[in-house]
Amino acid sequence: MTSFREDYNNEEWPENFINNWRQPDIENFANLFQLHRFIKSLTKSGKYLEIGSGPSPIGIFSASIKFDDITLSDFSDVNIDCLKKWKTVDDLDNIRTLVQYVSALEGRDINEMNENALKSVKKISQSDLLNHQIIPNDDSKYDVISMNFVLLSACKTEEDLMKSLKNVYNKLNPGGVLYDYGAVKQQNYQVGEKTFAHYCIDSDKLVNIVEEVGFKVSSYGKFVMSVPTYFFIASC
Ligand SMILES: C[S@@+](CC[C@H](N)C(=O)[O-])C[C@H]1O[C@@H](n2cnc3c(N)ncnc32)[C@H](O)[C@@H]1O
Repeated sequence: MTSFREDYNNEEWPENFINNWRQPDIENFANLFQLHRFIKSLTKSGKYLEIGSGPSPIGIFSASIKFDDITLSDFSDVNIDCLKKWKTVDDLDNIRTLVQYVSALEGRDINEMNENALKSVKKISQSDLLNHQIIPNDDSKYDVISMNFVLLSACKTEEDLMKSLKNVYNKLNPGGVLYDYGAVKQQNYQVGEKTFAHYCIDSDKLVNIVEEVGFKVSSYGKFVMSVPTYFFIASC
């Protein structure tokens, strides 16, 4: 059976994900390189939210250089526990090679960058893209929201996709920016022995839906790696 939503709460998921998926490979380096470019291009600062951070803070090291008010979030409690462990124990665990890559991109010492990230992350919270508030009981709005390999993992239908994007739109301040990166044309993806659901869509169609929701897409790219991959930057 294909796993979805609650299955991200499986105790073994974080370790399986880091060991089998978030490895120092071309796909992950490409993701971190685009994130670095995105953050460098930003002229705004303010409140930054990452949705679906997963079990590690790898998605926010570049952001933490410009933003000192970052919220990490995820649907799964076991991932939240891993993020809190990083924040309290200061353990980069087995993402060190990926962090080293980001520190080289940013021209920073890895320990200095980690210390900076630890200071910049002000909140770690549960989130659900499919919930209208995204973060339960939190009405605050953000200036930048980023998602890496999350949007299409959280959706099973086009209706879910529209709903998620509308929720993100409403969570941004006017003029706020969304950065989204992921794989396309995939019906599922593998983490260890488990197969997780992934909404199958072409990136051109995805970008059309993003604009239908009300975003203005300012930058859009697609790459062919082991799977077709895209990123877009869009504002409210
Ligand atoms: C492929 S992982 C990506 C993790 C992380 N962004 C990374 O790149 O290392 C997908 C993540 O999305 C989270 N997720 C799934 N459904 C979600 C939802 N409805 N709202 C928020 N996060 C969700 C999962 O718990 C998981 O951590």
